Amino acid sequence: MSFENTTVLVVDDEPDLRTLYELTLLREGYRVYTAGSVLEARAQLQQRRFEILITDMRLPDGLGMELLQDLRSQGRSERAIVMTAYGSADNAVAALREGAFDYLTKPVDLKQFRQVVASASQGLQDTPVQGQAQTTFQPLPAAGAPPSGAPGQRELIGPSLVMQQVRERIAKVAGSMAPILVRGESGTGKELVAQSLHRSSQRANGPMVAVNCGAIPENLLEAEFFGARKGAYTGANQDREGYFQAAHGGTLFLDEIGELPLSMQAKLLRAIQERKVRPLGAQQEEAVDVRIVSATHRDLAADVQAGRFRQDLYYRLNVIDIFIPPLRERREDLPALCQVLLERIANESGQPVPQLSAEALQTLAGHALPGNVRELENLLLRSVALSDGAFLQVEPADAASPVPVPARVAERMPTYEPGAAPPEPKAEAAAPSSLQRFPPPQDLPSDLQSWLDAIERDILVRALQEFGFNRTAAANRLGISLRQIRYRMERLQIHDPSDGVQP
Ligand SMILES: Nc1ncnc2c1ncn2[C@@H]1O[C@H](COP(=O)(O)OP(=O)(O)OP(=O)(O)O)[C@@H](O)[C@H]1O
Repeated sequence: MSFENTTVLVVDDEPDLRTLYELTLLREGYRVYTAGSVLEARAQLQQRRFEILITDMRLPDGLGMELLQDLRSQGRSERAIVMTAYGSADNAVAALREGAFDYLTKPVDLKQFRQVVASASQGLQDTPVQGQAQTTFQPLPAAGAPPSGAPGQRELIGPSLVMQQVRERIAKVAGSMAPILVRGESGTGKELVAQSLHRSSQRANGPMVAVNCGAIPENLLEAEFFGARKGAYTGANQDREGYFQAAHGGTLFLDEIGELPLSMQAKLLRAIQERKVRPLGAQQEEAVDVRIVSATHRDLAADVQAGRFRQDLYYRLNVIDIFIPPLRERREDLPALCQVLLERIANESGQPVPQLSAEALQTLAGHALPGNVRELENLLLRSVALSDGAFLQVEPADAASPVPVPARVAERMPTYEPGAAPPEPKAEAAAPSSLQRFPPPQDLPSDLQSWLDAIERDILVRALQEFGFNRTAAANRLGISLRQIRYRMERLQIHDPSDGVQP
């Protein structure tokens, strides 16, 4: 890699150290400028732009942090690396929060120094820069990456304000090394956020390793995370690398971080602080360069209070926080999400994209969907699989407990009340309630049988769900015989969930 065009300003008040950093960088090919104080650094910054600013935290006339604040307030694009005293975790975290690209602890290890500066100089032209929030989110595709829509390249969909803010935050923080904690209920898209962060960072061409911390047996955790030497334990027939080594140069996504046992939390903290890991059975530590993104559906702050999660690790992982609200609090995202998920399903099965009727969308909007986008995805998948062609029907698992639609969402939806009991038919009109749920289409249906089947299926499923799939009770409620309901269920492919097949 050539660093010829990368200009670096090194700020340190100790002449010997300044020279050491300068020589190290010159040998790598950078163009290096130096300053010994905040004042001198400001003068240099006024004269020209740099690609990278490396500053000591304590300077004779102030703090390196002030330079970071200058960069931020002036909207400058220099990537800042701060050198902090060993053990001052607070300073490192504060610097990252202030927008520093990365930090180094003193005494500075020169190998790590070169690595961190090289990492800061990667992709300088393409990536979002610190302190400059992008208003639109455009993930940068990795070289040789699969086309958009492929599993590795899924985008975070949702026009709601909160999702716009999530995308803006990703664009703003992706370019730094600051650890990020993604919070949200299960299925809200935390892994997707981690993927977007990785793709939008200058590490996009490096690996992204996703680990579910809750799925690894406790006795294997250390070897899985840090690797193991041949013979380190029974069955270790060869050297094997851990997640940290596999993610070197890229992003390590630690999902369900709250599930890590306390003993492993201590080891993880050390690896993050030292940027070194020691494989099981090895004498030497290995330097690793990974960006940590973690995720949890738990209230980690409460876990810290309860002594289940180490405060120092929480502090380290949670330098930047991204929260994804549950789907029920952003139902305006439903139409766009349904569209994208149906396109995905259609792509995978090679079928044309199925359409969701306004009524079906309303039904979805009226239910809590506690499993969030993953539940929506499964629901649509099932609907497509069971659809008999005319139009898609959806039956959320919580159909018996619809939730009210918030006013702001209801305003944008047709007036049909989702999940509500159909209005009582007026005596003179004697219209069957199903027709209020499925109002006759404006145009005559092109396939009457399918249209009627869909109505019948909807009524049967609702009746069955109301009585916990007790066929006799549902048949009684609908005024038909047990034999008739069995026949209709078979014809319309309605299955009792306790038989293992969802309706
Ligand atoms: N905003 C979104 N746009 C498009 N797809 C989404 C969105 N949010 C979630 N998904 C999809 O929903 C599914 C679940 O998302 P993901 O695995 O990222 O959730 P999660 O919060 O990490 O879940 P868990 O906590 O259970 O691991 C995935 O298929 C993902 O692609």
